[in-house]
Amino acid sequence: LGKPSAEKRLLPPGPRKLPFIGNLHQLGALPHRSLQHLSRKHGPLMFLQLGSIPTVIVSSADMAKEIFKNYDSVFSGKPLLRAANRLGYGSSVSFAPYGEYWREMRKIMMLELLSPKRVQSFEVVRFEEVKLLLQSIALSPGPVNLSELTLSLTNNVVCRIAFGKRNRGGADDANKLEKVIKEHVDHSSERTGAEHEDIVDVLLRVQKDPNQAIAITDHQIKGVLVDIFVAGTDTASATMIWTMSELLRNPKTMKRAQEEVREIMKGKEMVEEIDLSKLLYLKSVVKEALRLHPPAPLLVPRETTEACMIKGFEIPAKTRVLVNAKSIAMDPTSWENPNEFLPERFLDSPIDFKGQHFEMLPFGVGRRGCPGVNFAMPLVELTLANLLFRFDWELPRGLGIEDLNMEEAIGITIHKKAHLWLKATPFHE
Ligand code: HEM
Repeated sequence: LGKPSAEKRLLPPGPRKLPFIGNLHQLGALPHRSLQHLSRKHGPLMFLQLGSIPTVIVSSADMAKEIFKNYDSVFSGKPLLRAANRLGYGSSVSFAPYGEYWREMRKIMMLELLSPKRVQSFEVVRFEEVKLLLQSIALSPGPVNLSELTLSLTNNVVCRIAFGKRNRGGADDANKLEKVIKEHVDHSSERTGAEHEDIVDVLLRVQKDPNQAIAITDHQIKGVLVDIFVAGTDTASATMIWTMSELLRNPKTMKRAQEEVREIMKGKEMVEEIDLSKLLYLKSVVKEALRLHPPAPLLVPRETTEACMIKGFEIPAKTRVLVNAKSIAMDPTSWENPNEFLPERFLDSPIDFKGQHFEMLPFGVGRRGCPGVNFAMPLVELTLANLLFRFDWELPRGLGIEDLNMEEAIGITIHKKAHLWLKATPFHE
């Protein structure tokens, strides 16, 4: 722990010596539970010397508001993380330093890849893939591994949207990515009109556009594809699994969510995206699951781009910053009964998860906040609505809800440690 000096340098109150609690170079090993405990003890802005890395932990809605309302750009830098750099071909948007490349790529993401129009154009992909999921559950002779099924659903959806085809083994293999790009170049004349474009088509079109501020290389295209896979598949399936797990632990909530969807969808075969706006209770259920189980509980690490003063404390340039979204969302000063799963709290509340309400930041905040929120949520909600509409769910082999293991696995995305196996009974009106 840095010693507080007379001129109020970094983050004084708290113990003088803290144990080394984690190595942030190991991206997957962020001990957010330990941090939650420490934040509770030492306040909303805590300084830790993690190995050689001076790190600030932000753990309250007020502190997050102060920082991201007034110093968003200062807190929008990214540390150079070797693992992330290698995974994203040195061209990942999530880990790009705050500068020209990030700005231009983010603009392309927002305007071309993840725009409302583009997301809408993939509605049929989401519908077809959810339908296949429901069929495979209905045909399964025994309990289903919902963790695996939802992960393969999100993989298939992202593969079809990105490459135009179902799962080809993800985006973790450089040769496969190169092959996909080459196939798209070779067959580009066969595709006509923006409505047939997948993400690779769009990136290749943007690459050729002389009006773009930067010339995108093939390497950078691969980096963006990896970003979309890494950021978009795990997180969405983790959200589905945490939501289903909480519903199983809370049978009254499960019943209310099922009654809502079954009442509204009476006589229909499947929930469609157009129906989602009517499922207000389900939306509250998903919000509550994101509050209690943000898939990225420490968001993605940031780094200050220059020195600044936050509430009287000087934070030097190049300080690592972790926003403890999990602690913030479970802070008793912002939330009543913060540990309980109570979707009703959102029914009459304006609080949303898009980064405007600092009490809850599962998609992050500010200019580095998640650009994929409107891409992820229709799939998450459509899947959950159909699972609840079409099946009754229980733990297999006579297990009771007290047997449901809610332990978290360690990783940059927090999954449930034990896969969620469930017995599904088709619902007939
Ligand atoms: C439930 C699903 C998702 C969750 C919970 C989630 C969460 C997050 C979080 C917490 C961050 C860091 C934000 C910050 O530091 O303030 C982030 C960044 C990012 N997310 Fe997501 N995400 C999800 C889905 C997606 C999807 C579907 C995509 C793309 C298709 C995506 C693309 C990205 C990108 C590119 C960044 C980096 C943005 C930047 O640095 O400018 N995410 N996401």
